[in-house]
Amino acid sequence: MTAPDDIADAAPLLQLTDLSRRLAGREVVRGVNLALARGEVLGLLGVNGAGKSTTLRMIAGVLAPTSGSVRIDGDDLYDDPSIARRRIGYLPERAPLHPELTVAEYLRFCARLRGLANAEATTAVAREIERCDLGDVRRRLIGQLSKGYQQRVGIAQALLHAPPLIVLDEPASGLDPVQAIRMRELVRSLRANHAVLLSTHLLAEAEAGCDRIAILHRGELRHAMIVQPGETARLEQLFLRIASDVALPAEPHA
Ligand SMILES: Nc1ncnc2c1ncn2[C@@H]1O[C@H](COP(=O)(O)OP(=O)(O)OP(=O)(O)O)[C@@H](O)[C@H]1O
Repeated sequence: MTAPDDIADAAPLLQLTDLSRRLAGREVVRGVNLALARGEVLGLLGVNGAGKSTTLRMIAGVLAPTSGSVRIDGDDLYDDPSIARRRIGYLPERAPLHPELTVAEYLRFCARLRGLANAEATTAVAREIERCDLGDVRRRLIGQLSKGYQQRVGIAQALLHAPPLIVLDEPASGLDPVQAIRMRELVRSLRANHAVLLSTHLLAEAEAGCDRIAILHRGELRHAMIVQPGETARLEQLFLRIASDVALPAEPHA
């Protein structure tokens, strides 16, 4: 079953309609409908292989859907792929970092690649170093940084061109608990100026850091809900039932 989405406001920033993708002869994402509003952090939750990365890659414009559409501010991404570059900041599952560059060199390189002129690039790099708390490591080689700092560099590169939509594939993956908490704070701080869509297979991470959770299983969106404090136990039961393919009771989708 695919969950219709009726929470986002009348003009969502991101609108997925019947989004599907076949890979190696198998439909790994099927008929996903989802909307995301400005100022919202939505967590796409699912077990390994559920289709999270494939969905995010389609939203980021690096993988074309087999059918369905991705609309950003009403414009179809695949009618005009340059929309993706301008309006989306994307942290892939494996961030394309250059270990031999310093943090500042790498961010400047990314800013120039996005088409920012010299002075704009300088301003954007300084802004994101500050926002992502990278000041202490700006002259360090990326290859020598901890995983937590490397993920922050990955987020900083996604923000350089000030896109309205930020797409983060497993931003907390491999982080220790302190780094994970700092990452959550950083993601939540992005809500002031961006909509954020992130994937995770960690339920606690999704619950603590997101306004809304959508559960993906076997390529289908099974449930979307607003996160309420103190609902961990209910959420765990729901997730377990979905992961074991047990039929769900009727419940309004959030
Ligand atoms: N290039 C590909 N060719 C064939 N099958 C693929 C390809 N990429 C992904 N798949 C398959 O598609 C399904 C969904 O993969 P995807 O990476 O989107 O899942 P995921 O939810 O992100 O998983 P994980 O949490 O492990 O990253 C999996 O069964 C995967 O094996």
